[in-house]
Amino acid sequence: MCSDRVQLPNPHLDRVTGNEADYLMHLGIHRVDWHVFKDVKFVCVGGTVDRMRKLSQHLAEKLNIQKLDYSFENHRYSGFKVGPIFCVTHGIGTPSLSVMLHEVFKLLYRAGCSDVTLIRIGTCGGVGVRHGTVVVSTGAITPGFEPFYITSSLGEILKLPTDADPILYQDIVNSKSIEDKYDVISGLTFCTEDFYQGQGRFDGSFCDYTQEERAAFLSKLRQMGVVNLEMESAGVLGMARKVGIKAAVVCVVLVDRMEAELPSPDLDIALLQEYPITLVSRYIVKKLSN
Ligand SMILES: O=P(O)(O)O[C@H]1O[C@H](CO)[C@@H](O)[C@H]1O
Ligand SMILES: O=c1cc[nH]c(=O)[nH]1
Repeated sequence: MCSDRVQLPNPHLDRVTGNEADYLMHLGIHRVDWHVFKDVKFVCVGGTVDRMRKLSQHLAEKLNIQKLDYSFENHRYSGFKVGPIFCVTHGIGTPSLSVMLHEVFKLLYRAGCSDVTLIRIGTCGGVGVRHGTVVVSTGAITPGFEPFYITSSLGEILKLPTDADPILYQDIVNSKSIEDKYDVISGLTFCTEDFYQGQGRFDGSFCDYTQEERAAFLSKLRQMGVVNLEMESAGVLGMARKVGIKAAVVCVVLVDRMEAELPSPDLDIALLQEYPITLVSRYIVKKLSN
């Protein structure tokens, strides 16, 4: 057996039988289709179906692939497989992400995949970082200001470390071309469970802090080396690390949170979302051609 074949740290998995073993409930993928995924080398995830569809189309063009191997759009998640790349949506936040990732990791394991890399391609708020900048995370910090993905097991808090693979994130940063119209930086990401109070916004349905407290929060993040805010990085990095898969998080900044709450209405958000798509696709195409 290949040494980096996907192995899962769950001693119970191989004795599970019946529907639990045969059906990936939220992806809607049955055992008969698992073999289609055996060549997967990259799993790319992101919040929206539109972004994941565009990514798969961009990769198909770059790899000269005429047709998707597999796709689904169900009431929970959507996925598109193009050659050795599987692009899947995760919705908003780590609870939604984690359900999808458990099932994708099981799919990779059941299909017998090896050498798999997971990359989140997302949007984020900047902390002193301008809109349009692409941020490659060096790790994730969560509420409590610690570098852990905080989840639970049997009602107890479970903390999974969230540092990113340094070779992987540096390789992605180095994939920038001089023709790109955007900057690429690396730094820590603050991953929240909420878009409003969790990220220090004043425009949620309730708010318990003053302007001074909010400013102190953002400067504290900045002093810790945090350059952006989003809602899934810790889950991506923590869960991937737990199952021994390399992972990276690459997000484009929509708004500098030191300056505003929401992106400017005249900003072309669709265009900005193409930036991490082109950067990560270039990295993937290069890796696949090695
Ligand atoms: O654009 P996506 O990938 O969804 O990422 C960001 O956008 C959502 C909030 O608007 C959160 O999911 C956050 O992490
Ligand atoms: O400010 C932002 C922008 C996108 N996603 C977030 O989570 N926060």
